[in-house]
Amino acid sequence: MKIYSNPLQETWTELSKRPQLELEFLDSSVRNVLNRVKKSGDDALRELTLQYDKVSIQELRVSEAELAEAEKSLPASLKQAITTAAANIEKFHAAQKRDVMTVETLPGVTCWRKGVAIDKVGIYIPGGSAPLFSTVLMLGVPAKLAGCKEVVLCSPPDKSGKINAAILFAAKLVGVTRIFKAGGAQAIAAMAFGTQSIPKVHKIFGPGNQYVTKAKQLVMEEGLAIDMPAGPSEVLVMADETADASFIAADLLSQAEHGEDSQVMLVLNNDSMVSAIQNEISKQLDQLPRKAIAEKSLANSRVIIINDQATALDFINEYAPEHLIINTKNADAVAAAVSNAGSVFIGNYSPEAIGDYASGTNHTLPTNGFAKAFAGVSLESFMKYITFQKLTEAGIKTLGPVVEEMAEAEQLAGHKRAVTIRLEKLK
Ligand SMILES: NC(=O)c1ccc[n+]([C@@H]2O[C@H](COP(=O)([O-])OP(=O)(O)OC[C@H]3O[C@@H](n4cnc5c(N)ncnc54)[C@H](O)[C@@H]3O)[C@@H](O)[C@H]2O)c1
Ligand SMILES: N[C@H](CO)Cc1c[nH]c[nH+]1
Ligand SMILES: [Zn+2]
Repeated sequence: MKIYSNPLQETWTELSKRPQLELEFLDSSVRNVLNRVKKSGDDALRELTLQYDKVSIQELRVSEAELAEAEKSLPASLKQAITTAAANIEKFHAAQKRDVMTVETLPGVTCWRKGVAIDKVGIYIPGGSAPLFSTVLMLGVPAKLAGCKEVVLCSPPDKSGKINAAILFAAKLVGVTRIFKAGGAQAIAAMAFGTQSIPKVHKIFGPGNQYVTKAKQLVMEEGLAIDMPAGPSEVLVMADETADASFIAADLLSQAEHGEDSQVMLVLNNDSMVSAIQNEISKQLDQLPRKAIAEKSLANSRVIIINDQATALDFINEYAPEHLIINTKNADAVAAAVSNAGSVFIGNYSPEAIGDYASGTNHTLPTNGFAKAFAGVSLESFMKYITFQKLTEAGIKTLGPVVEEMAEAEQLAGHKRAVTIRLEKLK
C-alpha cells in the first residue's frame, strides 16, 4: 500500500480512482455478449458458459432434485448459520415497511402514496471466484418481504456444472421461484431480454465483477431497471491511535481477498501506527488461502495520512467508499458527519465482515464512488411507490382556478380546458 501524507485536495480525485479494466475493451466485450444473448438466447448462454466458466450445460434450470440434494449435502451448522443470518436480515428489512401516507393538501384534495411490489425481479449471485450465498439472503429476503411474485436467480455453474449447494439452500429458504445456471454479463442479458429458458424480468439486482456491473449499466439503456452499480468490493478504514493494528489489518484483508481489482484504503491521523499495521498485514496475509488475490488488491490500495479530522472526513466523503469502518476515539461523532458511504461500521468491535453476512443490513452496496448518489439495496428497492389523488367538488372548486391560471401561462389550453369544463358543470 503506497503512503500519501496530507495529499493536496487537487490530488484527491486521482487518489480516489479504483482499479478498472480498460473502458473501451470492457464496453465492447460486454456489448458483444449482450448482443449474442439477445440474438441467440439459450444457445448463446451455453456457448458463453463454455467459454467463460469452462463447462458445458444442457439444462439451464436447476431441478427440484438438485435442490433437494444440495440441502442434504450441507452440514447442519451451516444451515443453522444461514437461517440465523436470514432472520436478522428479515428483521432489519421488515422494519423498513412504510404505511400508506395520506395528506389532504387542501380541503377536498386528498393525495396518498402506496408501495407496490415489482412483479418480476432478477437476482444475480456472484460465483466466479467464491460462491457468495450470503448475497442470496441479501436480495431474496427483501424481495419476499416486498411481495415480488417472480424472483429469478442466476449464478455461474462450477466446473462440474453445478451451482454451489449453499446458494441453492439459501434460495429455497427465501422463496426464490426459479434458479438458472448462468453467470457474468450473459446472465444479466438473459434476465434483461429473456431467453427460451430464462424469463425477462422488470428489475435486475445484485453485485458482481466488472463485466456483470457493466452489463447492468448497459441494459439500463434498454429500459431495464437495476438496483445500482455494485462492483468490486472496497473498504476504507479510518483510524487513530485508539485502534488495534491487528483489527485494522484483518478488516483491510477481508475485502482485499474478494478480488484483484478490490481496493482497500486506510486513512490515519498520523504515521505512528503505519509500521505496526504493515507488520500485521504481512503476518495475516501469510495465513490467507487467497493470499495471491489479496496481495494484488493491496498493490492497488493506499494509506492516506491526514492530520486534521475535518479534512480527513472531506477526503472520505470525496472517496465515497462502499464500506467505511471508523476506529477513532470519537467514532460516533465522526459517523454522524459522513455523507457519502454505502454502509458504516462504528468502533473497534464492528468489523465489516459482520455486515457482509449477518448483522441485518444489506451488503449489496454502491462501489466506485457511486455512494455519492446511490444507496445500497433495501426493501424499497423491490417496490415502486404509486401516488394517488382524489378531489371532491369542493376540492376542484378551490384548486381548479390555480391550475387554470398556470396552464394558461404555460400556453397549454388543453390542460386548462380539462379543469374549466368541470368548473362550468359545477356552477
Ligand atoms: N458491491 C457489492 O455489493 C458486492 C457484494 C458482493 C460481491 N461483490 C463483488 O462481486 C465480484 C464477484 O466477482 P467474481 O468474478 O468472483 O464473480 P461473478 O459471478 O461476478 O463473475 C463471474 C463471471 O464473470 C464472467 N467472466 C469472467 N471473466 C470474464 C472475461 N474475461 N470476460 C467476460 N466475462 C468474464 C464469467 O461469465 C463468470 O461466470 C467481486 O468483485 C466482489 O468483490 C460486490
Ligand atoms: N463484501 C461484499 C460486499 O462488497 C459482500 C460479501 C459477501 N460475502 C463476503 N462478503
Ligand atoms: Zn466481503
